[in-house]
Amino acid sequence: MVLNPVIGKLVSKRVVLASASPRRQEILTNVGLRFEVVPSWFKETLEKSSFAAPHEYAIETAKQKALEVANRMHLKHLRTPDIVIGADTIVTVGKQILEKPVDKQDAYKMLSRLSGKEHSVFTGVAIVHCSSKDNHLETEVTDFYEETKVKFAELSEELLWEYIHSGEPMDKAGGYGIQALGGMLVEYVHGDFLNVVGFPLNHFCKKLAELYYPPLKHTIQHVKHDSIPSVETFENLSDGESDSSNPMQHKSANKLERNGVPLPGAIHTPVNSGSIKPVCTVAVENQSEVMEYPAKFPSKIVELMDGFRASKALFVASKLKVFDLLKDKCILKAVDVANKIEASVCGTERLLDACASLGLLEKTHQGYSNTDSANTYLVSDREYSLHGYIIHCNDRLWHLFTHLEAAVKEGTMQTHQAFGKETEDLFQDSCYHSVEAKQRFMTAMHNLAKLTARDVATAFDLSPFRSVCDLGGCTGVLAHELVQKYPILKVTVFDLPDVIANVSCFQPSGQHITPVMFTAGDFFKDNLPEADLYILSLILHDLNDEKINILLSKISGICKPGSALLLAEIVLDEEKTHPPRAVLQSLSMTEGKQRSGLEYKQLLEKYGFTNVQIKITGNILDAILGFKKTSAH
Ligand SMILES: Cc1cn([C@@H]2O[C@H](COP(=O)(O)OP(=O)(O)OP(=O)(O)O)[C@@H](O)[C@H]2O)c(=O)[nH]c1=O
Repeated sequence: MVLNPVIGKLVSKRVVLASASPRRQEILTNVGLRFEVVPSWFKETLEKSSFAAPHEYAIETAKQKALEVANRMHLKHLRTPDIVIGADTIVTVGKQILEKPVDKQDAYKMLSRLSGKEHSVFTGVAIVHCSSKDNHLETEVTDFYEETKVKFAELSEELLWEYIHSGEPMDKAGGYGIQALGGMLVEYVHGDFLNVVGFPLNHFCKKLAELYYPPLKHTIQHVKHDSIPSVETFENLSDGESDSSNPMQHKSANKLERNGVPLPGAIHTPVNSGSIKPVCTVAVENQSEVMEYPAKFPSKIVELMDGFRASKALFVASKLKVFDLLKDKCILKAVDVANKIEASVCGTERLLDACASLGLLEKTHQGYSNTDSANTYLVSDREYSLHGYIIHCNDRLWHLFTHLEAAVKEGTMQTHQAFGKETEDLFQDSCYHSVEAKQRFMTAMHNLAKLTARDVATAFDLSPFRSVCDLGGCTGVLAHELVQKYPILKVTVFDLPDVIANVSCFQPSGQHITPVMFTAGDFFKDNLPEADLYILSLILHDLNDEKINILLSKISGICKPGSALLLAEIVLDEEKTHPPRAVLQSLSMTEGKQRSGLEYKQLLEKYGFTNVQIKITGNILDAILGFKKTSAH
């Protein structure tokens, strides 16, 4: 997949989407981009007649939206993002530019203008790279636009008003949403569909590729030490694809090294007092034997080589509670952090710098502080804290993965080698060996579930169901999400007695919380509570075929026709190479396995579930729903 590395280029950067449009957020989230949303305050009031073409208006508006956010973030919070993305979508018909309707009458005018005709949708996009020099914001703007042609069918008055009364047109350029009800008005689309929805993803990725992988302009030449025409500069040794985090820096960077690795062909001549010039030198071995540097610098591979260091830096900083110390805008110098965590100053400083380089901490002359992301996800007592899970990664998974070679050779989980215990004991012993560890593991699972529950609960229309049983539902996060979305649902969480005994401290409080029931039991051995929808979230991938057979036969046996089973798992693509998170999890060699969409479908069908639907949510967990066959099947 060519586009992934391009999006991956932005992983370590603070990316801000300067847009309130939920569609733009969704499009970019769906491809794995991590970003903050800071809607722009720029009013879309540029004088349209001053632009030679409509796309110029859209580009300029997008640019102003992004620059307003970049400036505001820089000035108000003294936090400069690396990249701000702005966009503006307009519809043009004839010479007229249509933006969002101001009221229903306006929507009516727009839609009747579009009825039966072809129109153009332009989205202008601005990618603003920011840097801060002496507290002064420097920006470099890259912009582009995309045009898509859309033809509407003839719209009757009745249809028009029905559509307007649906409320859909009001926050959309041209007064329609092609991705929803508005799709029914459309006869054809020529061009990028997502451009109409609000963000031209394909063109955006191409732009990023241009910015981050500029074509090689020069060949790198072999060095031979004895025939050296000296050169003054390495400027002409353009590496074509520096991994500099900012393409602005890319232009002026001296190209002696890339990611700290000397470029092939670059040698450092020692400064020698008697020599003619202390210059860096390059030589051509033989003009006819000029060797081309490989087209792309292996940045992905270098990133992977360093990946374990980055993970461990995060784990250790979490374990030492660095992010707790720096929470809520607290700024501390390395020496103060070192004192508090009782560590060496030099070691602490290196750790803090590593965290800053990974985008987890902010470093200024005053000291170190948490980034927004660290405040939300790394401080241990935050609602969505991943702290517990990170400690689990450090204390358990890390050890397991140090035995990966043996795991691959033997095809078995290396629990015994890593912990001196057998697989069967892992859950009990590794996760629940002490009250504290039990609490931490449950907190970790609870907080992870909070990140995924909403997308699972809303993946399908579950309104036909009246009772739900979440098997292995732990602290009931998904259960609560379900009763919030469907208040009449009677939801039961069924889990091991050890788990149920500890769920009370995880329950939400408040008058309007619909209760969830908790029942203790073992789903392999005990009778299951009655329900017309059963849920298995993150269960099947850990079970071997025999256990799956016991569990699914049991569920299938008590499901009445029309009842259903909802699975929440990561769904692999059919090649089983994506998403990497699931593929890498497989390396633990648990007795279970990750499955593709087709495999989940076949599995459910094998146990009498039909009409299987799969929803890739864009979140960590996807959802699979199958209905128990009616007797007619
Ligand atoms: C044609 C069409 C447009 N849209 C939405 O129309 C808004 C355009 O307005 P904007 O001014 O570009 O953006 P905004 O919503 O005001 O957000 P902001 O970026 O903050 O200005 C964006 O939302 C788009 O998705 C759809 O959702 N579907 C469609 O078929």
